Amino acid sequence: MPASETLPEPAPPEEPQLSSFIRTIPDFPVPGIQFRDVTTLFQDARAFRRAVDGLSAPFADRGLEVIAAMDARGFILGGAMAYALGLPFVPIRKKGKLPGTTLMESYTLEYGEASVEIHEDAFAAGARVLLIDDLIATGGTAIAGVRLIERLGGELVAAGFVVDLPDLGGRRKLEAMGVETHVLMAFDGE
Ligand SMILES: O=P(O)(O)OC[C@H]1O[C@H](OP(=O)(O)OP(=O)(O)O)[C@H](O)[C@@H]1O
Ligand SMILES: Nc1ncnc2[nH]cnc12
Repeated sequence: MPASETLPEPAPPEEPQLSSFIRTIPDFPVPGIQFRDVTTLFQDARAFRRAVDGLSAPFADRGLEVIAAMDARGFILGGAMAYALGLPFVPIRKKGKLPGTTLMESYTLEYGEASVEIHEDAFAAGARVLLIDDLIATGGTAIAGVRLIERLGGELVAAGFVVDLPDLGGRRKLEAMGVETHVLMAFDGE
């Protein structure tokens, strides 16, 4: 072989399925719940990057102006996406945490009730907003987020989640409301 010729790059090792990074914990936080834990995905740098890139990919040319995300695990993904896409980040926080004037929505979820808030000046009316959370189950949390964005006059472009639990029907509810919904993986059996 001439000195200038180089050997082909070895094929990169196959990446494991992203879903293999999600840990399932039975009976948390209450008996009967199969808790799908995304922290084990965040702990792996490549899996975390794949999740952030996978959630961002459909929106390259969609004219997004704001990333809004749900307290608390949605912040980890939404913050990374806002940084990567060069967009402002808006937190939708659990009640009582935001210091400014807020709008509030209350909802029920698989294991309790909660209220979330957004700053009333989080973005200008008409802003094109993407809503992000780690997981959609009953949809209560995401629908509360959608309502807050709409009450502020935002134009909701879509909602994105790493995990969908289809048996709990949240994604169907969001789509029935006309919300374009993206998920990276689904787990049956909830
Ligand atoms: O579709 P739903 O039935 O509303 O459930 C989904 C929500 O539940 C989890 O958050 P949780 O309320 O446990 O709060 P945390 O992120 O503060 O732990 C999850 O991170 C979603 O936000
Ligand atoms: N089963 C579940 N696992 C993780 N987060 C959740 N949020 C609501 N239900 C959940």
